[in-house]
Amino acid sequence: MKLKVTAVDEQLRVTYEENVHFDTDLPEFRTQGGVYVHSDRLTVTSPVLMWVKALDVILEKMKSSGFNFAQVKALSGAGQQHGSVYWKEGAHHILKNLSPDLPLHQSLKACFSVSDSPIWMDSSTASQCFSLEKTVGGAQQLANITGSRAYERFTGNQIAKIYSQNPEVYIQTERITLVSSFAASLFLGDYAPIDYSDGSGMNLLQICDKRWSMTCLNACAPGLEEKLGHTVPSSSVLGSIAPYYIQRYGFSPDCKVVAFTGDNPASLAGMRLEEGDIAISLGTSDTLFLWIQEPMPATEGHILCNPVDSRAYMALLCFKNGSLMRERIRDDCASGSWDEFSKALTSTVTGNNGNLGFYFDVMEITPEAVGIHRFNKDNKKVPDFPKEVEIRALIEGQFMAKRIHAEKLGYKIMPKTRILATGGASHNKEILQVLADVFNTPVYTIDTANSACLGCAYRAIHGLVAETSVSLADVVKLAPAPRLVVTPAAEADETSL
Ligand SMILES: Nc1ncnc2c1ncn2[C@@H]1O[C@H](COP(=O)(O)OP(=O)(O)O)[C@@H](O)[C@H]1O
Ligand SMILES: O=C(CO)[C@@H](O)[C@H](O)COP(=O)(O)O
Repeated sequence: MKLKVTAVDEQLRVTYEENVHFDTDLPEFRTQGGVYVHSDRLTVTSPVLMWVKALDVILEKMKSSGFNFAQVKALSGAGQQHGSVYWKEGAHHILKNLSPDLPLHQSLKACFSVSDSPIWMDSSTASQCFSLEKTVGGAQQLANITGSRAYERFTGNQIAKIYSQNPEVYIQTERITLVSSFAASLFLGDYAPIDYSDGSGMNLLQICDKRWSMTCLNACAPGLEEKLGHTVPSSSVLGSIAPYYIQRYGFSPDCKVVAFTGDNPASLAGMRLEEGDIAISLGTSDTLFLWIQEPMPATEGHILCNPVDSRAYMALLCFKNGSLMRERIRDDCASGSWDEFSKALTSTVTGNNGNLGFYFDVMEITPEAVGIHRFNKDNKKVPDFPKEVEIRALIEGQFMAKRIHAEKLGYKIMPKTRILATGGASHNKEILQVLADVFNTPVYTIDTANSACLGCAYRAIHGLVAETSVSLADVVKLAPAPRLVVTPAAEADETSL
C-alpha cells in the first residue's frame, strides 16, 4: 500500500510520478501492507498519522527532485473507499492555522480522536449491519436507499461501532471524514466535504437525491449529520490550496483543490469510461465498473453516484474467484500452461454445446456461494467434464455471471458499448474472445497501472471547467485511446449463452 502522486501537463502527458511505500518508507508505524490486522482477525485499521506523514514525505521528495509546484493549476486525489478519519474537538482551528515551519504530522499529532482509522478490509461490524438493515426494513430496502445492502466495511456501520463501543470518543469528535475527504482537508487547510461518489460507500447517502438519509444516520449514531457536513458533486472546486503549501513548497495561491473521491470512482475516470462502457479488471480477483444511467440497486454489488457525471451512476461488482480459480483449472486441465488453456478455448465452440459450470473454490462474494457446479445440455448436474469442456465452461460461466449481475443492477448493453479489460488475464486474447462473445461487444485493453492516480489528475483538470458543462471525456480526448483486441464472433449473437 502506497501514497502516490502523478502530474500531467496540458497535453495530458505524465510528467512526474512518485510514491511513498507505507511499510518500508515509514517503518516506525510497523504496518504490514499499510494496515494492522487486530487479534480478532476481523478488525483492520491504519494509523491516521502515518497517512499524514506520508504526505509530508512525498512533498519533501518532490521538493528535493526539483518539482515545480508553482505550475500546478489544480489538484485532486483519491483514497481507498469506506475508511474513516475522526477529528477531535479543536482540530479545525489547528488545521486552519498550519505553521509552514513544521511538517504536517507534527502540527496535527493531537488532532484525531481515533488514532487507528477503520479501513475497507475491516469486517467487525456484523451486528451494526444487522441492526441498520432491520431499521430500514431489510437489505433490499437499504440498497434501494443507499445503493448497497449493509456491508461491514461501509462507513456508517463503522461509525455505529465506534459510537456503541466508545461513546465518549464519538462525542469528542467534531468531524468525521472519509479517507478521501480527509486528504482533501489537508490540502485545503479546512474540513473538505464528502463527494457524492465516495459518499455512496457509506450506507448513509440517498443515492437518488444525494442527501443524507436521516433514518440511516439516526440508526448509526446521534448528531451524525453535523459531524459529516454536507456533500458535493465529485467535480466541485472546493477552494484554493492552503497558505501552508504556498509558503512551504511554493504552490501558486491560484492552485485549486478539486473534490477528492474513492479509488474505484477515480479509476473509472482514469480509464475514461463513458456511458454504456464496462471496465473489467481480471486480476487476482475480478472487478467490474459499469457506467449506469438507470440504476436498480440489488443485494449483490454496489451502486455509487458517478464521479464524472452527477446525473449518472456507476456500479461496482467484485468476484473473488478470478485468476486463482482460472489458474487452478489451468493446472488441472492444461498442464499449468496458459498456451494449452488458450488452445482449449479455440478448439471448443461458443456456448460449449450447452455445458455450463460455476466454479467457486473459495466462498464467492457475488453471489455468496461456494463449490463447483457443472450442468450438461439437459440441465442435469454432472460430476465432471472433459478437460477442454471444463476450461470453456469455467470462462463462459465466469463471464456470464458478470453479465447477469451487471444487468441485475440496471446495466444495458448499448450499440456503442466497449469493454475495457485490464489485469493479468487481459493479456490472454482467447479469454478476451470469450468475453466479447458473452457480452456481444468489442473488447479493448487499456494500460491502467495507476489508473486511480491518473484519474485524479484528469479530474483536477476537469474540475476547472466542469461548471461550464464540459464533460470529462472532452477534457481527456487527447489521452491515448484504448486498443481494440477482439470483436464478437458472428455466431455468438445467435448462441443462447
Ligand atoms: N496469459 C495469461 N492468461 C490468463 N491469466 C493470466 C495470464 N498471465 C497472467 N495471468 C493471471 O493474472 C493474474 C495477476 O493479475 P494482476 O492484474 O497482475 O493481479 P493483481 O490483482 O495482483 O494486480 C495472475 O493470478 C495470473 O493467473
Ligand atoms: O472496498 C473496496 C471497494 O468497495 C476496495 O476496492 C477499496 O476501495 C480499497 O481498494 P484497494 O486498496 O484494493 O485499491
